[in-house]
Amino acid sequence: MHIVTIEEMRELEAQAERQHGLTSPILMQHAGSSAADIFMAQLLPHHSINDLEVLFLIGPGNNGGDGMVMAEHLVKAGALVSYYAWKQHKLTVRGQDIDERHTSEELESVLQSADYVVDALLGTGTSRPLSDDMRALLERVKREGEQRPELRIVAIDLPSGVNADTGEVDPGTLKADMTITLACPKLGFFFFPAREYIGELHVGSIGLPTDLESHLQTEMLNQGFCRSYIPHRPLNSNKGTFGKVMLFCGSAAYPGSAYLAGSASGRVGAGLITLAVTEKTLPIYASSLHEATFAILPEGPTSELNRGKTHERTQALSDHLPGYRALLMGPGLGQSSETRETILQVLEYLRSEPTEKRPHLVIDADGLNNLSALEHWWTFLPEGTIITPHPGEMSRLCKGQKVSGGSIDRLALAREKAQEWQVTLVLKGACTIIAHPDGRVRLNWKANAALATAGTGDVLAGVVTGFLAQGLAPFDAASLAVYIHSSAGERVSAELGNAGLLASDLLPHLPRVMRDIKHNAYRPGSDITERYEGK
Ligand SMILES: NC(=O)C1=CN([C@@H]2O[C@H](COP(=O)(O)OP(=O)(O)OC[C@H]3O[C@@H](n4cnc5c(N)ncnc54)[C@H](OP(=O)(O)O)[C@@H]3O)[C@@H](O)[C@H]2O)[C@@H](O)CC1
Ligand SMILES: [K+]
Repeated sequence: MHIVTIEEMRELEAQAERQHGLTSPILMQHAGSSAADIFMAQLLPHHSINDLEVLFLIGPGNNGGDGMVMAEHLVKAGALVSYYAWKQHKLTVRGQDIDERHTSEELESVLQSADYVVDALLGTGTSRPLSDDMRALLERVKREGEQRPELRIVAIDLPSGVNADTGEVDPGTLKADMTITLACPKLGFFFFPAREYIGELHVGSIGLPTDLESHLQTEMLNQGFCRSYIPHRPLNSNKGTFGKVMLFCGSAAYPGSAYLAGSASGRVGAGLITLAVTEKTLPIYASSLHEATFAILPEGPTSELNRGKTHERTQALSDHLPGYRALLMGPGLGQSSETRETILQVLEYLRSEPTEKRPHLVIDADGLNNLSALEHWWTFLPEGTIITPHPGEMSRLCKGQKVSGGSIDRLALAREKAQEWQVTLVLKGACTIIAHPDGRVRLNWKANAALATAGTGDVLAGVVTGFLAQGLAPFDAASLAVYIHSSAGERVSAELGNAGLLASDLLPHLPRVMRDIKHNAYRPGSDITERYEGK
């Protein structure tokens, strides 16, 4: 599903009219009807539409128009609908216009008995900060919601006051429990602070022919996408069918990362996991990851005098690599000069091999930290490399440039750097960004504070590597991995809440999420990520 800026949305609407005769009123009929359908589909089973009290806040533009169409549909379905036209200060309660002199007290009374308030004040046409009286109206609804937590807020297209391009939010904006956005999710939703105001995200249809969207470069990860990329498992298969993964990760001080990454690769279906270890670290892994095989490397050099040992290590590792489809390098390796030397030698080996004969490469964590110490580090990478930095690692890769945790700046940065460095870039964070070297970008809607804990990055790196081993192209392997990983996180949080998750908790959920997505049985906790195209 594509994600749009305000300008792109306007262009889509203009094209719909030019090429297909879909005028604004026609689109609005679709929008309001689709929003009503989604709203009714989401009512809890004990909430019948009959006698449900819904107050619509109607703005002066097309967003208000969408609200009016939606309201008509709810009236027909049996809801008790009132609407307040903000600009005209006009209140209509269940079909009756209220005398201007009684508007305030009647509005107060309608609000106090409402089950739902629908925010159809402003959409993508917001051109200035919210006016004081609009803020006062929204503030009143907010206070009512604080007193009556059962009151639900539904935003049409976006919560009024959210900047759909940047994710900035007006101080008067009301947090929605559910946003029914129209045609396409808006770019600003994926960044903070807006992300916190959207609630459950649903995407309604305005009847645009999908071919109009084909030029758009930003996509949202969703189930439909993932279903089409989950590797097929033919009956007539063996472990070679699903690819071999080599992990050059972990050290005596950081053994957990190789365990987590290796297990994750296996849990998403890779055929064989091999850990590159030394005699010293072998016992740690042999006792924790029984299914893995091992490539035993010589210990690294202990001083400048026996530096030649680095070459021996690299040689031992590269001797093992033929036949492996994916290599993960970095997590837990540490940052000694010897490790850096080995990493560079492995990169040199990979660059010297024809693409079809060498494993695809994922670099994470200390792999990136070691590289970032070098000038023009990206020139050492083989073609098709995936890198998976968190904001701190990204900042080091960009030579200290500040990388924000969740603001819109990080999108432009990810896009620019994936092109400059010619890598598939997974910039982790709440709403992870996956950028292709050709300028395309995919964004993950799922943001989960429970995943902000040690080791979850190792699991993600292992999942990416596991999908690469199964033959997915780098951009698709990375995208699928981000979605599956965050969905597993969503499942764990459904049970544990948003704190206390351990990275290893994710592992058994990875195959379950894949199974359910494949069979269309996965129910995300916080959104319906397919566009609703009507019944
Ligand atoms: N076009 C289409 O075909 C389709 C559009 N669709 C729907 O329309 C929405 C976009 O519609 P839109 O462009 O009419 O803008 P919208 O957000 O309703 O508001 C504009 C009005 O608000 C006013 N205003 C602005 N800022 C203000 C402020 N701070 N405080 C107070 N007032 C403010 C502004 O006034 P002005 O700046 O002109 O003085 C103008 O009167 C979009 O989000 C979607 O819901 C879809 O259903 C599909 C078809
Ligand atoms: K709105």
